[in-house]
Amino acid sequence: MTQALLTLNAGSSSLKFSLFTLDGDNPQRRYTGAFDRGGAPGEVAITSVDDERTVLSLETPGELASAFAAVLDWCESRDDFGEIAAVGHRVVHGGMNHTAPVVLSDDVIASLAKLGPLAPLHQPHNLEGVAQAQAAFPGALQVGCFDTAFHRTHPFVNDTFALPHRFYAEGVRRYGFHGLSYDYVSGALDPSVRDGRVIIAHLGNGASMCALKGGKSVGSTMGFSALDGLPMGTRCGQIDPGVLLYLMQEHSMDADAISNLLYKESGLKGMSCLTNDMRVLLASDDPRAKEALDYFVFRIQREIGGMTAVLGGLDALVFTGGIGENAAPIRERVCAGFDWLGIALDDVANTASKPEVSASVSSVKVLVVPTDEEGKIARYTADLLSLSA
Ligand SMILES: Nc1ncnc2c1ncn2[C@@H]1O[C@H](COP(=O)(O)OP(=O)(O)O)[C@@H](O)[C@H]1O
Ligand SMILES: CC(=O)OP(=O)(O)O
Ligand SMILES: [Mg+2]
Repeated sequence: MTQALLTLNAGSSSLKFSLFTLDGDNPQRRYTGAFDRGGAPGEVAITSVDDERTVLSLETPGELASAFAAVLDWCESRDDFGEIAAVGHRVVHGGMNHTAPVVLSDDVIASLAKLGPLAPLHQPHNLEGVAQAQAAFPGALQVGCFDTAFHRTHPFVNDTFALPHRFYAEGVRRYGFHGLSYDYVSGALDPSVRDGRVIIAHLGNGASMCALKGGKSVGSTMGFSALDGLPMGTRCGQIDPGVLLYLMQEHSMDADAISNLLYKESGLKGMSCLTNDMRVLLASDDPRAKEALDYFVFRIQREIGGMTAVLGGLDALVFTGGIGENAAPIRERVCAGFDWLGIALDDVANTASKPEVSASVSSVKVLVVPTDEEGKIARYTADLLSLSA
């Protein structure tokens, strides 16, 4: 029987997985599944390429560890695909040294665990997935694919903070994240677009933007951690470090309390006092929901302005991620601020979330590209599997 390959992508609020069979070196997708803590916290929903649906119940609703266990049990129970030869994991933080996917040896895993405090909403979950997959499939190759790797082409000025040099040497740098998404989306662009000056906005529960020149990342709104840049579902995005000093001095908040505030209680949820779900915020007439959306759009526009300056102009603006792909009103509001740059949307195409949403007169192409981090992970994992054979 053909071999199979599993990909696990644990984000801040969800687990997405895909199951592929290997046709030679080529992964063919057979199943996709998702657990969404905010949507249906007690289940993993699975869909086959033939549109058969299965729902798995979690032993502990809301817990990613339980979602991993349900997915791995389901894989073990199936007899319609061959042995799992490899598991490809999204690992959010690869630190200074990982510029490409790697086989996850015990030493590599131990070094990645040390990066946990830099991505507390992701790295521990990612490594939990690795541990469970090793236990379930001890003979399978475990591969780590990093969000940070795509950004290692940043020039120094986009990689550094203005701190004493010793901190840069120690690794206090702007790493950038969502790299698997940028890698996939930039690869899906027509070469005539990809070779130009491009901004990709990955707007999901976590949100960031990437400036690309000739298909390479030259800047990212996320930095040392996945907190910086745009406001997100529950994360604050850019903040004056003076606010952190104030919270410590005036509110006696320690590192754990500040971390909880900035990662889990801020962003769209904190500002709206309502939810981090964009669908609910767009439908709400609550003034705080409106303020949260105003701020979200404003920060995206500021970053587009800054990145356009760094790129020396703009040829294409690409939206991806759950919000970028689906929320037409957000795309419309973002683009409305850029008449001066020659951006013009085609309203009908935008409302329908077509692949190209700019009008023919627009001097900047505006595109919607659904991301596929799992497809990218599968490709890299299959490559390392064939090298190891
Ligand atoms: N049809 C839609 N309209 C507006 N927002 C949407 C729609 N579908 C999903 N979203 C938003 O996408 C976000 C989740 O994005 P996603 O990329 O799946 O998240 P994650 O960062 O967990 O991978 C949520 O804010 C959700 O409300
Ligand atoms: C890095 C990050 O924020 O990822 P996600 O959007 O999947 O939470
Ligand atoms: Mg995601």
